[in-house]
Formats: sequence, structure tokens, C-alpha cells
Amino acid sequence: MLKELRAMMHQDIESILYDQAAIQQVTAKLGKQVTADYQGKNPLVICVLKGAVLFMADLVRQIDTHLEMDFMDVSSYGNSTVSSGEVKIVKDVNTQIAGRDVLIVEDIVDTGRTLHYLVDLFKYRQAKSVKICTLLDKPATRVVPVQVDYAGFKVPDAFLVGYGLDYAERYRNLPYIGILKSAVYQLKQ
Ligand SMILES: O=P(O)(O)OC[C@H]1O[C@H](OP(=O)(O)OP(=O)(O)O)[C@H](O)[C@@H]1O
Ligand code: HPA
Ligand SMILES: [Mg+2]
Repeated sequence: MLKELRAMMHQDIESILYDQAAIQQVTAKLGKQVTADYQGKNPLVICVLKGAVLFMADLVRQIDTHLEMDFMDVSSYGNSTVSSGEVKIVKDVNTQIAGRDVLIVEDIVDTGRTLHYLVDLFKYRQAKSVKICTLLDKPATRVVPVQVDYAGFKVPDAFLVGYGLDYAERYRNLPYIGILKSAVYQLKQ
């Protein structure tokens, strides 16, 4: 049954961009950079739900400093492949931000709206510093400027799924990152 479901999901994938080994390798590299930059700082590492949850889980295990974790759920795509333009807070962090070194962990920066909003929010809450670590950066589609401090891969202008990234809540559990066949979403929009 599981095999059949996997085969069905794979049929929707145009091509695989990054397999498990590539993701693991780049995550280890990012973890080393973060470790070097945050020695003695006890950063507050904030995962942007839901897309970044798999990356967060792998990344923190590659960071060799004390750190704290928190989770924020924001959403702007709904069941579409196009940003609604409005970032909605679904769940806020539980931690006081003032005076903290905040590291935001994201799966992808696309238009930049989500991260622009979050950086502004944490600065407004008087974080000591705010940095961004994203697995994927899609610079061609940027609408709002965002300073990305740590980026795993620069990706082409295509709709990606897998390893946390969804289309209409599906495909997050694929172990790799791939391009979704446009036929899958053109049928529905
Ligand atoms: O740069 P942007 O254009 O803002 O896009 C990036 C954001 O969009 C996706 O989240 P989404 O809103 O789909 O929620 P999800 O993480 O729960 O899938 C993705 O996980 C990023 O958080
Ligand atoms: O390419 C993408 N895939 C999935 N979710 C996304 N959110 C912004 N861009 C993407
Ligand atoms: Mg999404």
C-alpha cells in the first residue's frame, strides 16, 4: 500500500532536483556555518511551519552550540501555487523575542513576502539580531527584498515539492525535492 502511494506521488514529479544525500550534505555545511557564527550566543532558532519542519529537524542536529527552538505557523499560499500576497499568522512563538539572537529557519524563499514580514516582526519585537537560514532560495521570483544569510541551494523558477514543501498539503513527505508537473496544478486552478 505504502509502495503504491509512493509510486502515485512520484508520477506527479517532473524531475528530482535534490536527493536525500544532496540535502544531507548541504544541511551539514549550513550547520557548520551557523555553529561558527553563534558560538556562546544561545540563539533562538525559529522554524516556520509547516514547510520548514523537516529541514529544521535535520539542521539543528548539525548545529553544535546551545540553542533554543520555537515554532511559528504562517501561511500565504493556501491550496495554490501562487502567493496570496497576504501573510497570516496561524500560530505565534511562545518565547519572548526581545534581546534574543533569532535565527529563522525556512524551507524556501520565493516572493520573499513571508520572510520580509517575519524579519520586520522580530525586529519590532526588539530581537538583538535576526538572521535567515533557508534550504532553498528562488531569487528569480522575488517581489520583496530579503537578506538571506544562509542558503542551501539556489533554485530555478519552478514549483517545487517534497522534503516539507507542499502543493495543497500533499508531497511534504517525499524524501527528495522535485519539480511538480504543471499538469497537476493546472487542472485545479
Ligand atoms: O517567499 P514566499 O513567496 O512568501 O514563499 C515562501 C513561503 O511559502 C511557503 O509556505 P506556505 O505559506 O505555503 O505555508 P506552509 O509552509 O505551511 O506550506 C514556504 O514554506 C515559505 O514559508
Ligand atoms: O516552489 C514552492 N513549492 C512549495 N511551496 C512554495 N512556497 C513558495 N514557493 C514554493
Ligand atoms: Mg506551502
